[in-house]
Amino acid sequence: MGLMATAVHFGAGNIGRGFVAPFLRQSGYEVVFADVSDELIGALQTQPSYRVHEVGEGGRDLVVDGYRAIDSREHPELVAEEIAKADIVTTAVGARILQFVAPLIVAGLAKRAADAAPLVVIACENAIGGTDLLAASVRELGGAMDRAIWANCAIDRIVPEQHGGLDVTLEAFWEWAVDATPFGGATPELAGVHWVDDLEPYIERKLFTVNTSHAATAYLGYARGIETIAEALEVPEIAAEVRAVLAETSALLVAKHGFTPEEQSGYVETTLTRITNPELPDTCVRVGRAPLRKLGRHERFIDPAAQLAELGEPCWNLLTAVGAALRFDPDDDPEAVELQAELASGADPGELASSICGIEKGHPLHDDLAEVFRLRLGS
Ligand SMILES: NC(=O)c1ccc[n+]([C@@H]2O[C@H](COP(=O)([O-])OP(=O)(O)OC[C@H]3O[C@@H](n4cnc5c(N)ncnc54)[C@H](O)[C@@H]3O)[C@@H](O)[C@H]2O)c1
Ligand SMILES: O=P(O)(O)OC[C@@H](O)[C@@H](O)[C@H](O)[C@H](O)CO
Repeated sequence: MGLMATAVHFGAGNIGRGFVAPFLRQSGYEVVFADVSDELIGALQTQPSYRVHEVGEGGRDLVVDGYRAIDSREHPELVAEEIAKADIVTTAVGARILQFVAPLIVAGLAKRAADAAPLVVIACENAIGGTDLLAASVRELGGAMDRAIWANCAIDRIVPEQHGGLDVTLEAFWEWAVDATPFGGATPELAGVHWVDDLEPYIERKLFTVNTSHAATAYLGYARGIETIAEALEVPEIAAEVRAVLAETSALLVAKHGFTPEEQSGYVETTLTRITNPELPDTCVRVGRAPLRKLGRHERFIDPAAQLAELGEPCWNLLTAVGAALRFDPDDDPEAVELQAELASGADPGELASSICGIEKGHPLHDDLAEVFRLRLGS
């Protein structure tokens, strides 16, 4: 470590500024933000601090300072130089963006002194194996993999859309579970982190409870022209449908990971309270964003549905939520536009189940999923 430990953080958006950066600062790191938004980078370069306002029980107001910022589109070479000297790299850019961050990490690792301590890399995305995805892209580009330690994580904190400026309002609740196993017993000091030896139960419980119910509410609400998640869950039919979806994923989580039914039901109730927090209005459009990613094979609907189908268990309510997702069409969401174009392309329902959701013919979910696409195309 140099005089002051340095963290390079990709993505100065809501989770980056509101969650990751404050914990990195608390852990004693200087934070170097890298982002492609010139507006955000300009603001971070001119404003020496911003505020984080936590809403809910135990919520505090923090001031975040001690950062620098680099426009990674304009100055990738400067980001690589920072990575060469850094102790840790984190990301919060979106799982599908990790492939574009990878070349900068490759360049940074190449410039790293041979005797430098390995760089710690943690991708803080909503994805199973987010850091593995980043590592795969770095490996594909010939990156010096042995100069870094790659750790997956599960990150949970609701940060709704913000309305200009750098300040962030978010919920007081958070959970950040990071895989300890790549560190061989020598995990770094990282405030806010819960180090775990088996990450799968944490990431699956989080993604298949919080994100599945969140997304189901968003798509069912959007289909009825409702703006916020809290308003959507006030509609009795939507609330009942979301609870039915949660009953399916809860059955899987209890059977697979050994959570007791009481534990899981407590987790479900906490989740429903969190996503309807009246002090933190969140929109169906934000929560439903990037529907093609959300309909992916290892994501919040299809992964649990596929696992349930493989066990011969029902997943009709997850499929109902998928049906609602297929109607998500905000003009300013590029993935929603792409989704609607794919649905209009003339491909048959079975092909769409495989091209959009990664479920091939012969999989026990395939025919029911194809039926969901058929119903959408027929309407
Ligand atoms: N907001 C939440 O409640 C929440 C909670 C947990 C996890 N997450 C996850 O965190 C990640 C970020 O979500 P968010 O809500 O902060 O989104 P966001 O849109 O607010 O922030 C993403 C940031 O990444 C930047 N970016 C895009 N491409 C980039 C690139 N190539 N290099 C560097 N920066 C780039 C964008 O300009 C933006 O500032 C996502 O994976 C999301 O699923 C979000
Ligand atoms: O970030 P996404 O697009 O994967 O999902 C939208 C929301 O469900 C998500 O951001 C939650 O607010 C968050 O995952 C809570 O921890």
